[in-house]
Amino acid sequence: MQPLLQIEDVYKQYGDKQVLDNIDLSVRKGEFCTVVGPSGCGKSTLLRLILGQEQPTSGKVEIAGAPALLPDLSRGIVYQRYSLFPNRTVLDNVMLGKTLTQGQWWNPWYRNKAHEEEAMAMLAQVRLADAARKYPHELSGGMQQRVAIAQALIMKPPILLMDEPFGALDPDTRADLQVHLLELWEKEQLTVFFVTHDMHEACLLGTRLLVLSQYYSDDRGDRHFAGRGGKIVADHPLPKVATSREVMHTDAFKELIEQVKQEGFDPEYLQHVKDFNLKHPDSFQTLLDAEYRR
Ligand SMILES: Nc1ncnc2c1ncn2[C@@H]1O[C@H](COP(=O)(O)OP(=O)(O)OP(=O)(O)O)[C@@H](O)[C@H]1O
Repeated sequence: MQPLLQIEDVYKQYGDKQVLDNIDLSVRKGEFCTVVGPSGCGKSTLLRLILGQEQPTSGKVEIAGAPALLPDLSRGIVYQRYSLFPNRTVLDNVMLGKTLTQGQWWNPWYRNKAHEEEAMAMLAQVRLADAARKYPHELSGGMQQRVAIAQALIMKPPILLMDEPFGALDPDTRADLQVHLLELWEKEQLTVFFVTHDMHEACLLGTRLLVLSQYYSDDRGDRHFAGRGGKIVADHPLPKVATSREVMHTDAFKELIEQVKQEGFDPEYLQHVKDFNLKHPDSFQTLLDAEYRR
């Protein structure tokens, strides 16, 4: 089966600064990829490349075999906040993507019964049917994020990108939305690419945990990581047994978090590029000669 997302030999530089360094990734339909890594390792940059908002300096990013040249309906995105229009009702916000594809974005009176029904069904999915006529400022942060998820999902994107979507929420709301997202993922068979700073969240939600880091060694230069771009230093398949948070209390879960902290976040623990912890069956690496040698 062709991968839904294929990233090969991707480098990204801003001026002199190398941000991503030879990223290889193959993602199949239905995977829930979570991405963690130290600040500045390039998580959001990688997300923007997948979205097609930016292009790699070299290498390729493909969605179902086609280059990701621009954002389009094959990817939906949910940000940490600010994705809702304050002057539109919740219902209108959820319908917005449909309205835009009809070229009616300029028309506040535009109504399409079928879209409205779809949006109401989507709001019911995120348990917000009662809030359809409210405006974003009348909702809590958690409710606003559920509207943002509904807004993205109504377009049925083959890939849902999420950039720290629960980062601004209080712990209880966050826990509630984590379980809710897992339920939606299971029910709608979503393919998700989820960036987070929270390792517990990453290990809980993902079927696959990617650790992106600038802390590694290779044979370019002197084993110092300073100035290096982020690489996928670990790729863990994760078992998904239930849509609940019970798993977080197991020893295996706690051990995984300790392992990820070491392999991705500890500058003293420099894995060699050849020894990256790439356990996922779809993981692969295209190493340059200088990176390959030991
Ligand atoms: N448009 C840009 N122009 C120049 N440098 C950029 C640009 N976007 C990102 N960078 C730099 O690239 C590096 C990676 O940024 P990015 O936001 O992708 O990292 P991140 O892993 O998401 O960080 P954080 O965890 O802090 O959100 C940073 O050093 C950042 O300053």
